[in-house]
Amino acid sequence: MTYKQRELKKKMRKNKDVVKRPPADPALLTPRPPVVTILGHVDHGKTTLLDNLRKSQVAAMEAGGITQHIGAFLVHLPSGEKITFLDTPGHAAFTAMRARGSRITDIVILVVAADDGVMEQTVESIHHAKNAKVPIILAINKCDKPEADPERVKKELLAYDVVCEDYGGDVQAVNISALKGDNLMALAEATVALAEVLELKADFAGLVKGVVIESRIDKGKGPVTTAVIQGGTLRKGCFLIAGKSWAKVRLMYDENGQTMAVATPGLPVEIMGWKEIPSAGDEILEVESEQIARNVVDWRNYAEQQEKIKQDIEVIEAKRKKHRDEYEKQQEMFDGLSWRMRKRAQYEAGKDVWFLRPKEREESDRNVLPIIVKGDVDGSVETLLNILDGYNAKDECELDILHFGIGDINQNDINLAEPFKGIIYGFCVNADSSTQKLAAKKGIKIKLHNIIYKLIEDLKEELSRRLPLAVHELEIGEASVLAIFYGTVKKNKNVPVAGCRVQEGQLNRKMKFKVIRNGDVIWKGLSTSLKHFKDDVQVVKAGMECGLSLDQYTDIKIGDQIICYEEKEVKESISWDPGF
Ligand SMILES: Nc1nc2c(ncn2[C@@H]2O[C@H](COP(=O)(O)OP(=O)(O)OP(=O)(O)O)[C@@H](O)[C@H]2O)c(=O)[nH]1
Repeated sequence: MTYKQRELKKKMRKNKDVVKRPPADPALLTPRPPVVTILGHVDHGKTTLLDNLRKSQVAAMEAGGITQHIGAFLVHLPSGEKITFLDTPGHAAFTAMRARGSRITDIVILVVAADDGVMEQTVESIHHAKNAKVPIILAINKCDKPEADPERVKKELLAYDVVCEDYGGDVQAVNISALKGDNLMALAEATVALAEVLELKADFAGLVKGVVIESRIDKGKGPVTTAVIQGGTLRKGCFLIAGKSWAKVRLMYDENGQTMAVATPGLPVEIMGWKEIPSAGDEILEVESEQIARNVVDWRNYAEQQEKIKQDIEVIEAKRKKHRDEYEKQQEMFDGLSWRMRKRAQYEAGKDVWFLRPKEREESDRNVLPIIVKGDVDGSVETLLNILDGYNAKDECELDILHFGIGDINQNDINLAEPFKGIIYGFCVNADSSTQKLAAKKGIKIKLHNIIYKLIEDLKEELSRRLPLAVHELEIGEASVLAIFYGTVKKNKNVPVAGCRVQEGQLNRKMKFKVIRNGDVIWKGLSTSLKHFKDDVQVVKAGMECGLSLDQYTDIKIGDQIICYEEKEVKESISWDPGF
């Protein structure tokens, strides 16, 4: 390990994430209900099937309760068995969960309409199930229709390696009518039978483990999630972690809005008590105390930020490399040319960023931006300094790095910056309140950033701010000289007065003027008088004639063009392009 790596390691925070428990002793496992997802082609009856299964429960309970959609619900069979159905819209939820590595579904019920047969999304559903290694039960739906042909469905499925029992395979097929509710109990029994074969078991003791199925903000309850418990027994008061949120479980509900005292593996449960809403697919883990929960969330936020910084640095490094490669390629092209030719070629290539804009400046108005750079780790300071190494606009404003280092910004940094009126840049570091106060008192700017390119943007802005304002000429009128005559202007006798016609815009006495002859500007300055006939006027508009005399300029000739213009000061931007 290099010195740098050792230093970096020292500065990394200790990992405080939850450590997952090892799998429990198989002897301690207890059977649990299966978790089922219904998949199938559009309009083949998934929603109708789920609705009917759910309704069967309300009737069975005779509770008259309103079943709400919470993302999952439980079906109780007369035999006492239970099945958990996920009812978040099929494929999307299934793939989202899988993408996040949560394997929650034990069994897929594949719905195929008997009057339509195997369709595109039927095949897609088969692939999803097979990829996830989840066994299938076939529900041949719409069997109430006269044109229903369940045998055709089974035959078509052979082509996709879904072999029903009648054909010598192990896929159970049940003919149903989701609409009429026919044979739904047989479907449920087939599910329970498969669950028995799969020997679905879990450890009911120990810390809770589960998966977020859905989450939402409820007006009354705040952030709530529907979860399926996979291990342990959830009780009020448990501390849970999911994603970057934690909860002290306040209340638990089932899909009928009834409070639950405990939730055991395989059961869906709505959990109240989250500080923020976790995302669907997030793994839920129980921890022993609120302090541990807070530490874990804190750590996960920190780890995520570190990962973002790492990615940022990678992106920036890649962009800088590309930039440099392009520059080197361009330089190769210019090899063998004299500097004049090279400069010209560079101008033509429009790449004015790699050489300095010639700007003549007095030594006295040397532009300098003194800075101090502080970063959280060696790597980030090094990256920043590498970028600053490429600073190539020092003719416009010099960049003076007074000091750089690792760690929070402190009073020493302020004291160091003060005599230079420097700016202190911090990357992923802080400045405590006394440092901030001292900086404010001494008029030193502290700039804290967590994203490198934002810090560089900020620096570019500060550099640009130090550039003198550029003067832009805004043309407001144009006139041509038709005659020259002589008169008295402001007590001076025999002053040449240009008799002009205004062709465009207007001439304004208070603005500036320039004289153009044969395409060249031969004079610039102010006017001493502007007359329309005998009257002194402020403005003469297009189409009108006027007499104009210019301050200290006597060489005006017929045919000259007069331009009246306004000078505007505009802010300039530094020409440095760090390459990202
Ligand atoms: N005759 C008959 N019609 C059914 C049956 N099951 C569903 N339908 C009808 O088929 C249509 C589509 O049913 P849905 O349950 O919405 O189908 P789905 O698969 O959920 O459709 P998507 O949500 O669009 O993917 C509806 O008009 C249902 O009434 C059935 O068993 N028999």
